[in-house]
Amino acid sequence: MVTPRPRLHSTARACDLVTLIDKDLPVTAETQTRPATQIAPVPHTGLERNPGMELDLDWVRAVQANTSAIERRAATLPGRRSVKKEWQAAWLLKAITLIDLTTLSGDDTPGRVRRLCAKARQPVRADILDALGVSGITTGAVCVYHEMVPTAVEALRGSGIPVAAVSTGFPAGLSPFRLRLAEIEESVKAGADEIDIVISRRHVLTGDWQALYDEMRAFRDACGEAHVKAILATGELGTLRNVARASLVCMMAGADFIKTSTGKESVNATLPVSLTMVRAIRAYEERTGIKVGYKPAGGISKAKDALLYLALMKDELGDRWLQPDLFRFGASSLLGDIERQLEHFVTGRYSASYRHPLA
Ligand SMILES: O=C[C@H](O)COP(=O)(O)O
Repeated sequence: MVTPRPRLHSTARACDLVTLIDKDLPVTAETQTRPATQIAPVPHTGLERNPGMELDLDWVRAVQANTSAIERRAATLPGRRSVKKEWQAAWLLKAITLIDLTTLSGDDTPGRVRRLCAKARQPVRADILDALGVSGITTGAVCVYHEMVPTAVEALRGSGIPVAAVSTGFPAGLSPFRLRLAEIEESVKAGADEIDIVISRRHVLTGDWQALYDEMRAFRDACGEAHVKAILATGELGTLRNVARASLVCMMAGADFIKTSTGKESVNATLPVSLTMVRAIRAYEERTGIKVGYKPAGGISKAKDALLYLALMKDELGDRWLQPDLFRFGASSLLGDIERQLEHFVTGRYSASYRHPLA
């Protein structure tokens, strides 16, 4: 089938787009000095890691969450910012650089993971990128199960794209503790740069903050140089207060990122949960000076949802949290919809989803 070359809208000159990315979204010294069309992710290693701190139980127990106020605020978010046209295209390109492109299926194969990695290297069809005048973008990372780590490492070699492995008995986290530690070590040995651990929900549900802290500490230690994301599985934590306290304890124990969900719970990333977690990140930074990253994950599949999350980060934590070392989307299908929206921006037409395969 012959694909017609997209026509550029008259309002969307490539240089405008890049200016919009740079103006409306943060840039680092590195991206500012680069040719404008070479927008690439900031390496995840630049940031000072969260060393953690002693468990401060008084602080943990003092944390409250006003559920109705948080829900009210979350309900206003969709109406607060309307990003259209060039601005929307620029934000969507930015969103791509923040995706942990994920496959976590029982039927994953090396072939599927290689195709996903090719998509991570070239996340948007070349004809669309050409029309936008943008090149050099990749996703933030590729996220897979342990068995797929060597394939992903090989397929991404030389790209600078990190490999993230879900670990510690993902998604339930109920395998023997020593095996959960060994799983982390194996994934790091296999070349994973980032480890997404799952916490024991029971420690939160029973208020055993010491046990949660000790578990998280041990996971972080097992990660060594690999960055650790703590998956709270917020849909299983019962209350927003539990979400806030669990976020804080994981940060105290040295989590580099806190992440909402595995994608396998019946309720995954939501805006109220996200508000709760990003405010915990803000409180932790105010107290310690340390920036911890945020990863909403599970069920984020539409470009418009991605825009909402970016606006939330900009409003609540500021532009610094719009870089891949501090923000990621955990998503298996979001990229396809973003590419489709970008094609619509360029051509004025929507194409069928099957024309934007991920793997
Ligand atoms: O961590 C990533 C999630 O498992 C992805 O969830 P999703 O398949 O709903 O996008």
